[in-house]
Amino acid sequence: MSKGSAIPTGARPASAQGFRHPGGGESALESGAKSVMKRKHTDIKGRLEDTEAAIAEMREIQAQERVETMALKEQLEDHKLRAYQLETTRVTLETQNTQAQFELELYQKKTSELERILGDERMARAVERDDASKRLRDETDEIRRRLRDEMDGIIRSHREALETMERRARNDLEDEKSARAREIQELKMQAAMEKQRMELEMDGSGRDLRAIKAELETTRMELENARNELQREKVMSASLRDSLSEQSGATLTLESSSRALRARVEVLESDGRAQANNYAELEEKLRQSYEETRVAQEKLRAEETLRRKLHNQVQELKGNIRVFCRVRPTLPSESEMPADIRFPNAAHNPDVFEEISQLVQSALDGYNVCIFCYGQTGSGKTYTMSSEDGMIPRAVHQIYATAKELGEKGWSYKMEGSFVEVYNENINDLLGQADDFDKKKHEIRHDPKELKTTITDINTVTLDNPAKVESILRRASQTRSVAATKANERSSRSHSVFILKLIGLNSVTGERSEGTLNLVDLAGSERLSHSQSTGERLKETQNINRSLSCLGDVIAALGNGKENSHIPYRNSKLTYLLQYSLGGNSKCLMFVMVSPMQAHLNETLTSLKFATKVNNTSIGTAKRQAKITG
Ligand SMILES: Nc1ncnc2c1ncn2[C@@H]1O[C@H](COP(=O)(O)OP(=O)(O)OP(=O)(O)O)[C@@H](O)[C@H]1O
Repeated sequence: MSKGSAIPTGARPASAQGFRHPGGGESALESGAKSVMKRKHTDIKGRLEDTEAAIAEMREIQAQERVETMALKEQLEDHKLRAYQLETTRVTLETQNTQAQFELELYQKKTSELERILGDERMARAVERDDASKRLRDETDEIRRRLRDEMDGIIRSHREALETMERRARNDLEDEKSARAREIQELKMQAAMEKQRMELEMDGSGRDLRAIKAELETTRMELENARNELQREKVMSASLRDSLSEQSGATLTLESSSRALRARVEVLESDGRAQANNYAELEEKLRQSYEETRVAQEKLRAEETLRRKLHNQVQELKGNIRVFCRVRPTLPSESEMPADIRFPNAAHNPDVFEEISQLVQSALDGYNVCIFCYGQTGSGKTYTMSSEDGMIPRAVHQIYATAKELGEKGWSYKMEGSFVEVYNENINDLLGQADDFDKKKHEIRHDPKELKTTITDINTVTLDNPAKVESILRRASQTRSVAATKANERSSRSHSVFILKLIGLNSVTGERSEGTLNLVDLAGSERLSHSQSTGERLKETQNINRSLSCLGDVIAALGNGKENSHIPYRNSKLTYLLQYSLGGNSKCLMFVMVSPMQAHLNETLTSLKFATKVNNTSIGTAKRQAKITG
């Protein structure tokens, strides 16, 4: 393809058509000539003066025009500079957009990672805390129970031992006391008897008295020993009491270890509280991440709005109607020589699509877009539009991918496709039944308020997955080939229009956009001689010629640029159908397809002339069909 190799001729400046007075009147030359003519032949001086005056006027006009040309050139330079600046801004914004998207993804990843860690951590801590508290409770209970049992056992055994010892000591003491009392009683009795006897004998012998005293002394000493024994028993009882108090000390130690355990429980509980604080911190971080994500999303949405505006400005600066020329390669079946014209190398469909992808984006942004393929039969129109990797499937796939990306910015899209042909000024539904062709009447209805066009009784397919477009193209081609058996080769004798309606709604901003993408494969443009055709064939020929020249007329009338001037949309079905997709509210691109063959040279020249006519047209600024709903 020769990208942008359309031939711009440019409007022929008024100045080139003869020098005229700015007000319109006759030219300086003409008026000069007339004054010269009025002079007598002999008035050579007068005639010379008139001629010089006319020449001076011409020079003045030329100087004015030079100034105007300079001003126009400066304007052109300004526009170019503005386009370059906008393109730079668009690239910067796209970079920022990508950066913001990347950051958003990063935040989302971080957020989900933090959420996951927090969840895991929470679960692990909860399990750990539960386990620890349960273990601690069990341990404390067990220790308490064991200590209580031990203490009870010790106290019981000590009490028993003490009681036994006391009882034994008391008994021993009692026995001892009564034994000693008995002994003392006996000794007292013996002493009394002895005293009696000694008193009796005292008179007799002083020696016997001393002996009795010594015996008394012995008895008193034995009494003293018994008292000492009693004292020892008391000491023993005291030592028993000491051991009892020792046991109480052990009990106290156990109680203090119980207190230490309780303190550990408290430490664990305060650990739990610290963990709860950590959770709160993590939750705060999570909340901050959410907030950052929300801010990033808002920024992204604002940038998307700006991107739409700038994208449209760039498209407008490129021109709302553009023409590209595509030269198909020589086919293996073609044995003739190719024409002796040097065309650039044939482009492939992906390269061609690159040229229109920006306009597909405009349709998503809410503008009406028309893409035509014009050219003689066999020049590659259907190949460009409907082949497996042609513009229709590529446009639908791009729309899907972009709509998905726009989903992040709050946009959701509904896509509806229909496919019709215009044959002999009749509309046929390519997604309907071939039997209905040329019988069923389909009417075109316009809604001037909403600027919407509908066709009655046609099938519309909701394109809810990108694969559907292939089945639509297959169905249309089958329907056409069934219909073709009844008439001539249908595809070259009719125009086909693939209509894709794109309705977008932004759930966040409430913005709504509605754009239509029309992909038109025109009937073969070869000059058909009326003289050689008769009957049906003649009618077909007339209709094709008329509708193609009508398309050219509509574009030329639009290019006239006069407000409210008549545009002959109604002169053909095709232009009537595309009324709202041509003109001020739309963007238009025309591929002019040409064959490289020598035999097709005349047709190629005719096609290139048509391309020139369209290329010299400029359509007014497009208005986006977008509105805010409640
Ligand atoms: N760029 C290209 N590369 C390879 N083959 C091509 C190319 N363009 C066209 N062809 C081949 O040329 C032949 C004619 O092309 P196509 O049917 O698209 O022409 P057309 O203009 O649509 O004709 P018609 O008006 O009859 O529908 C086809 O076999 C097609 O595969």
